[in-house]
Amino acid sequence: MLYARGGWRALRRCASLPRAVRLRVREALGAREPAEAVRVQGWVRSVRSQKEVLFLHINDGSSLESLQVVADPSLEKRDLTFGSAVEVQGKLVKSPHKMQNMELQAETINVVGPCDIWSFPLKMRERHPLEYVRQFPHLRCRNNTLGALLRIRSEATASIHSFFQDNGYVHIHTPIITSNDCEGAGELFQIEDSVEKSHFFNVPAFLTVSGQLHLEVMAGAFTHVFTFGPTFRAENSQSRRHLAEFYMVEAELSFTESLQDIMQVMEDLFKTVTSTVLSKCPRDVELFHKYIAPAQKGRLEQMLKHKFMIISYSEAVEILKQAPQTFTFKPEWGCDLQTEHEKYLVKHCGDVPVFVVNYPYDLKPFYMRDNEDGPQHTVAAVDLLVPGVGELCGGSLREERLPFLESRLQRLGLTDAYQWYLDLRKFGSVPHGGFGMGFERYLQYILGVDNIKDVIPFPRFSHSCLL
Ligand SMILES: NC(=O)C[C@H](N)C(=O)O
Repeated sequence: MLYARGGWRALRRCASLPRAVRLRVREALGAREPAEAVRVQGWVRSVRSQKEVLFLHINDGSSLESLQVVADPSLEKRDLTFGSAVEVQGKLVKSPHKMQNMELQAETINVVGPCDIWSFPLKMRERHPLEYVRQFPHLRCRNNTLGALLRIRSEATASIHSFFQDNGYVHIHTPIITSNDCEGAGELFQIEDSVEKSHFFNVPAFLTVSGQLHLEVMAGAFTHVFTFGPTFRAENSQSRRHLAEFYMVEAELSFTESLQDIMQVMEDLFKTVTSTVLSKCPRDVELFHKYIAPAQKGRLEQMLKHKFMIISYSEAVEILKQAPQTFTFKPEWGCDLQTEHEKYLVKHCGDVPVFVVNYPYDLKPFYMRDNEDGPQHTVAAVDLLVPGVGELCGGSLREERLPFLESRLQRLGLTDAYQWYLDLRKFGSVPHGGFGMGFERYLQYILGVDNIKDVIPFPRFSHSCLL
């Protein structure tokens, strides 16, 4: 028997076979010319057996489209089913079908790993709802929608890194384990070690809520820095916008005196990454805009052409007060904007991204720069609100003036904990600022995905840590 047990490794070692060129599905589909002796590996997305011909579609994650394989029915075998892993060798030829360029005429089909279709939770040619596949975090990546999402996520990640590197930023690996609560909101996961059964070997340590303070350290040497990694918030929320572990893109810029500069970087980052995703993953994005969020179709392209709007927090409160609808939380100057408020503001502004600037001093964390205005005392903070999601980015100018920072920390009883942070203001302090963008919320917005749990490979949220 030509294809012995042992799968494709054994197959490779078999000297009697002609050397076939291994192609990814994406390469095979995009090939310009027919080719003899081609080898493609992947998972079967569909099998259809006719009297004269056997049709397979195989997918290896390299593209949304699967490669059509045509074979003689004699090549059919019992374990060649939907979901099985296969290696097909044969000729790559022009396809007679309009829908695809190339197809593979199989000479041999080897089932590398069979799949028990009766217990396999995914079914052939079914468009499973996102809520259904969420139950199977170990298998849902084999589903078209999650496959498309994860390719988009990968492109967006690469594009974020390129954006910053191309603009002269230094990438910093900020720590996951930290002793600070940057946001001061107390939403921390405390670390315990299993050796001393104490906190982190008897010192307080937490999972990071933000890399900002570490980036500020680095901005004091490298001028422009960024980080992009996991952050953690112990929010006991099951909402469609919150995760206990999420990825955040953060940047910090030294020698920056205006919030406008920070907003410009946020907007440039957003637009650059979005146009890259649209041009590099058109079919994957189309899937979302066709089946998941039809209203989103064409909207992103429109949004990319226009400058984001800017309103102040005080204007926002006035808009809310004059709204014809009633809110569960009555809008008042000095109160945080609630999700319902953010939604209304975005709608009011024409369903486009909106920057809200200059928030009340008492609402915001210690590090934000005092605007020294009055009587409504504000800080130089900005949030970017987007349709369907609400707050996507948050940023601010940081308080670089030692006396201001000292008195604020003192009032909050944080002087001892932040001696090192005060040092940064003593040794070559410069005006600076930065921002953070929630990566999952970004994906939710551009793809129109309702639930944040469907835009991350392995969601962690309150009372759930599958796998
Ligand atoms: N780097 C940032 O400005 C993000 C901010 N610290 C936040 O967590 O929202």
